Amino acid sequence: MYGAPLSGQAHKMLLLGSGELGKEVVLEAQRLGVETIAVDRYAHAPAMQVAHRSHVVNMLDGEALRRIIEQERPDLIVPEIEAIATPTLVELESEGYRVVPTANAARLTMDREGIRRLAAETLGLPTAKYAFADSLEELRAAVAEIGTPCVIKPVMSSSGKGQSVCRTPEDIETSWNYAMEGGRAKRTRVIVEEFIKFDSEITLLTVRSVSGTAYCAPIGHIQKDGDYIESWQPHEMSAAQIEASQAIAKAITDALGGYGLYGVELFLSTDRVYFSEVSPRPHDTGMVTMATQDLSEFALHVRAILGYPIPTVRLLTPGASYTLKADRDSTDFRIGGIGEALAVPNTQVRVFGKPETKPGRRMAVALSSADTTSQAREQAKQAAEKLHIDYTS
Ligand SMILES: Nc1ncnc2c1ncn2[C@@H]1O[C@H](COP(=O)(O)OP(=O)(O)OP(=O)(O)O)[C@@H](O)[C@H]1O
Ligand SMILES: NCC(=O)N[C@@H]1O[C@H](COP(=O)([O-])[O-])[C@@H](O)[C@H]1O
Ligand SMILES: [Mg+2]
Repeated sequence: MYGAPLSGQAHKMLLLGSGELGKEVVLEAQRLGVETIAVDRYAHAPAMQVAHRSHVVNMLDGEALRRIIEQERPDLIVPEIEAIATPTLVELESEGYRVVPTANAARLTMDREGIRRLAAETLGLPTAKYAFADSLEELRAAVAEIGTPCVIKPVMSSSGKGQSVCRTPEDIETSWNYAMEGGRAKRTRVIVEEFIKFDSEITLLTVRSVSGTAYCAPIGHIQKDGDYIESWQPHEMSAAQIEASQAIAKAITDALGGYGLYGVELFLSTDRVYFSEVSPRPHDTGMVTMATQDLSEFALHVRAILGYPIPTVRLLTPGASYTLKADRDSTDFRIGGIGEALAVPNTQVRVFGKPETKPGRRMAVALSSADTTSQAREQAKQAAEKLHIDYTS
């Protein structure tokens, strides 16, 4: 039970991170009458444009983060990105604030080391072989141990930033320098992972709520330079692959706990399922659920964290998503081709409203449904290819 937004009895949700995923979370929360506050490192972020109010703050600065939270006194703190001062979230939780799904889940997943050690060493889940390094010298030793090709990533980064494939020992220095530029926080640690030659990769959206744990139909996706460009649902899998995937998802989400939607990333080969990583929040590849499910991943997250039941999750139709990315820096641009994209049957477009383009920055997505995933993929791609960014400067 709660009062109207902006009244003394409102239920207040504060988002830490206000990108395209947070924007949809805010919209879903508002459908249930929740007051929403969006926070990010820059002004006019997508979720800020739809929230009741917003704050611009460096979320890696624990003191600054605490000030905003103590000022707002939200009922729910909802991390939307990894790069947050998570030790402060752990403290706030111990003082009685509710962090979604738990402060510990946010702390462990902000850092690839935390989540990888939990998955592989504590839970014994199958993962690529891995090692960590804090300097170029240590990286050389780690690559020698793991072998080439391998994947090198900053321990704190997302959407493929700072990530590269190291094919021969000659690549090590380039990979190191790239990781140093791409990490979100000023930390030098990197993870070296065995390169898995998977047949396909999926996100298994897994929602923990008062109704128990439920799984969405698997989402297949294609990544380029460590970032997603295309996803579809359902991804065709054998019964054994589904069973193994759900078992991994159950183990990792039970260990992280709380209520909310998780995106469990898995690599599939004919005879193995590998755990890759997990987001304790809606996943970018899961935007497809806005076209395929009765409750999107955003609606599921909001229901779960508000403590409401989720009796069923229904896939209504096969569908696909395809992203529009910028290719240079600009604050003076227009997005066109929306009409042409919407002329593709059974297609929707989400324009995120980000105020600035950057090379590789995701600016919009096309969503399509169809009788088959392959048809939906064709439509979404066709629609996304109609979209274009025209730069004035
Ligand atoms: N060990 C690996 N072997 C083969 N491919 C990999 C490996 N690790 C990562 N990749 C590829 O790179 C993609 C991005 O990697 P990962 O999910 O670790 O990065 P990320 O920066 O956390 O991305 P996001 O935040 O978008 O989930 C994976 O989805 C996969 O396609
Ligand atoms: N893979 C994680 C992911 O997709 N996160 C989404 O991207 C935003 C950051 O975008 P930006 O880097 O363009 O500001 C985040 O706020 C979140 O919505
Ligand atoms: Mg990932």
